[in-house]
Amino acid sequence: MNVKDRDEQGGLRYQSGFGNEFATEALPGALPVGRNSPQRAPYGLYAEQFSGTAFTAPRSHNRRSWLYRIRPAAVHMPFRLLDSPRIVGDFAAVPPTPPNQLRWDPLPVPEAPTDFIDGWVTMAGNGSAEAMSGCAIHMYAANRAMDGRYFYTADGELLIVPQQGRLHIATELGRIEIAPQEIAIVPRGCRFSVSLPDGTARGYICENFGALLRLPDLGPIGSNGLANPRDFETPHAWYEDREGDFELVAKFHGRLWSARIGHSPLDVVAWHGNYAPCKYDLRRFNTIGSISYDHPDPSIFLVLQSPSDTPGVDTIDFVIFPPRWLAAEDTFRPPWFHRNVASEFMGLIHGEYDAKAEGFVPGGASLHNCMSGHGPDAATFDKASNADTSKPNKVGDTMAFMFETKTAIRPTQFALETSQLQSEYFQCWQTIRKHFSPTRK
Ligand SMILES: O=C(O)Cc1cc(O)ccc1O
Ligand SMILES: [Fe+2]
Repeated sequence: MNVKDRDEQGGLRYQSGFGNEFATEALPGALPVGRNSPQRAPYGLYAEQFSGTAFTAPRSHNRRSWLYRIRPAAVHMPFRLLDSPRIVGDFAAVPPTPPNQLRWDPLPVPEAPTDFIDGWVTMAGNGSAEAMSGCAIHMYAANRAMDGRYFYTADGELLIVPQQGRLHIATELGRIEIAPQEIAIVPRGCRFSVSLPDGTARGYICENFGALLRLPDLGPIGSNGLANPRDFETPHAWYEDREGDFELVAKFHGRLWSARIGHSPLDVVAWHGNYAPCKYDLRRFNTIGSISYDHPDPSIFLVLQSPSDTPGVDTIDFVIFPPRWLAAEDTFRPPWFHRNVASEFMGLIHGEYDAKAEGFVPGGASLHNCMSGHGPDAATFDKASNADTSKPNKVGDTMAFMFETKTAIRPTQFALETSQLQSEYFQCWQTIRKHFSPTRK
């Protein structure tokens, strides 16, 4: 229910801005005025604080919201462990693997009834949920709505990247709908339920165990550019007053836990604060590039970062490779050959990626770990070395992304054993020819 979370056409309406102080109520006057915790909240609601950062975090990074709800979040039966072999939360316990370049075909959409949560599988990650450092990289493939089932993760903040099919995410703080080429951020702890307007859905999730994702500083770029704050959209308050025999699934310590709950936990009638879910359309990214020479470092494509304690070094960078014009002259225009201290998990949402002529397909994924050599495949190298660079060309139909991390990424047993793993990936560089001749310049 909400007086204003839908427009006349029935589409969802949102509040604009990244990490703003929002205030929203689904019933007029449901938000207390002048205090957070009045002796009795309006409409008989319970006041509850929902914190995403330490109470003492600097004001500029402090994130919390005040929720006014039908019942407090504490009201549910005890949690019991669920069997969840596809989920991994402690990557120190995942055996190290050779530094091979790895690539996967898309995961098939399941045939057995599978909701959004059942459809998660952890592909890779680093750090641990318990240490609140690092991330888990999951992929999901689902074919039915979460029916009477609600979920939250205490382990991290979710960055959800759909590749196929829309997701309708009904959260405690309001409803969000995302389609491929859009993303959603669901805060650590936020309860939600997902339905699938297109019947099936598939995509990627980065579960950020560490510092909350934020927009990067822009330095010499100036006060605008990359992902602009106003394009992030946060839902209006919306609630359901629903009773029944429901399930609350929690992710905690890398495991799933199940509790019975006699009502919908999506019962927040009003809220205010700056700790809330949001969505962003990747096509709104203002892409910056070279208009003279050389392919710049991929940091120009940074959408969101989870900073570490070392200034300038991020635990996670979320980077995209959107459509753009390439204009650099006398330049090898695609990504160069490289090795980095950072580790790179990539996915392709749409179209083709400019460093790979074939094999990296929408819904697929790749992993290039710390200092593992990679770059354009042989066909891309030949084409780009002979292209006319006196004119700009457009990389048109594409949307790739990268979860780039400070520490090495460990692929899970599932990722290494699935038939989707391309055992011949290394071959894409084996036909790279020797061109060197000491007598030819
Ligand atoms: O490896 C990749 O394809 C990702 C990437 C892209 C780019 O433009 C520069 C560096 C980089 O790691
Ligand atoms: Fe790379």
